[in-house]
Amino acid sequence: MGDCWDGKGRGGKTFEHLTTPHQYSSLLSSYDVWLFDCDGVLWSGDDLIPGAVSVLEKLRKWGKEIVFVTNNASKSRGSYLKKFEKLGIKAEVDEIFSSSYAAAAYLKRVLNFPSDKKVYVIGMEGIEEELDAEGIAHVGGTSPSDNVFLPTLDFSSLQSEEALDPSVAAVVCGFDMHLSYIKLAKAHKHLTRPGAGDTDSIKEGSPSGGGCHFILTNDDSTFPAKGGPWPGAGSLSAPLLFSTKRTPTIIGKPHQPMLDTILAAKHFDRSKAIFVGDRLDTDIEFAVNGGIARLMVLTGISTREEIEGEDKKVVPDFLIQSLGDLDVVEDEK
Ligand SMILES: O=C(O)[C@H](O)[C@H](O)COP(=O)(O)O
Ligand SMILES: [Mg+2]
Repeated sequence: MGDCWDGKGRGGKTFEHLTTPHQYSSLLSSYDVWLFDCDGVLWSGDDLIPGAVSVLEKLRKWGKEIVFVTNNASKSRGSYLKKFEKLGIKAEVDEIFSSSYAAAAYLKRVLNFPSDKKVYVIGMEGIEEELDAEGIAHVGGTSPSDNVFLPTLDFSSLQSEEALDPSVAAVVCGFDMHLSYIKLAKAHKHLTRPGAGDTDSIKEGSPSGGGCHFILTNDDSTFPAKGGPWPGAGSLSAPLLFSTKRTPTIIGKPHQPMLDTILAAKHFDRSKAIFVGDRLDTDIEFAVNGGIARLMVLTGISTREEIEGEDKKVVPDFLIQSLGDLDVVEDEK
């Protein structure tokens, strides 16, 4: 792509660091479908990345297809739509793919989760609302009884059948700012009860207290928000992986279920698509796995040093400092 500086990662993988309006313009005209990560690309917490809204508006004006793909499970797609509106970003609900939505879709359409079973949630409203939308019953999450602190070394409240609802046949773990011992203890019990690993046995009418799926919405180690990075969903679910010794199904980027959810709804030519992300081990790896071009920005988690580091698995095709840099490109002639 002309006068670019080729980043030479020591891993032998190369990327193009774009820095001029000509390079930006060439990039913008090269792809018809633009998939955007959210945290660290469009915003940091509730603070918009400067120029991001204008770039999105230009892409829409130029007839590009826009898709939003976030590992953040704290909100449902409907709540995300409200956030987009509040931040002045035009969006439609069917353009938004959150890991909360993808996890509920996976339970419903891939696992055929039985209507007489429940999900134990470690997470917030986003997961609960998406489970509701799929008609899947759930306990835990934001329920008051699970958002208390247990008296020290007092496990008595965890002994009753009500406390450890045997109709639970899946634990879904996502970003939860109210993570507590009681939630970890209940999830641990569901995931380690006799027969919990026999998930093939989970069917409509099957006995309660048997198989129990283990699902993570995503496994990001850190969360990009003001003053961060902060511990992310992957760091919050780590205690369960350690205590249960079980291997979860992970939904979000870079994992296949998120890609399958998007491709089931959006039928685009992947050769004309580009993913814009801030994180090598989720966004960029996701795009590589999906056969999609990848543009990395430096306004979120991953750094320039990380791209050039020895142990990176993937590198982007293109690197820019911020999505807002593309705003210098005027309307296509
Ligand atoms: O910890 C998390 O859940 C993630 O850091 C957060 O959700 C990242 O969201 P994304 O960058 O995929 O929008
Ligand atoms: Mg991000």
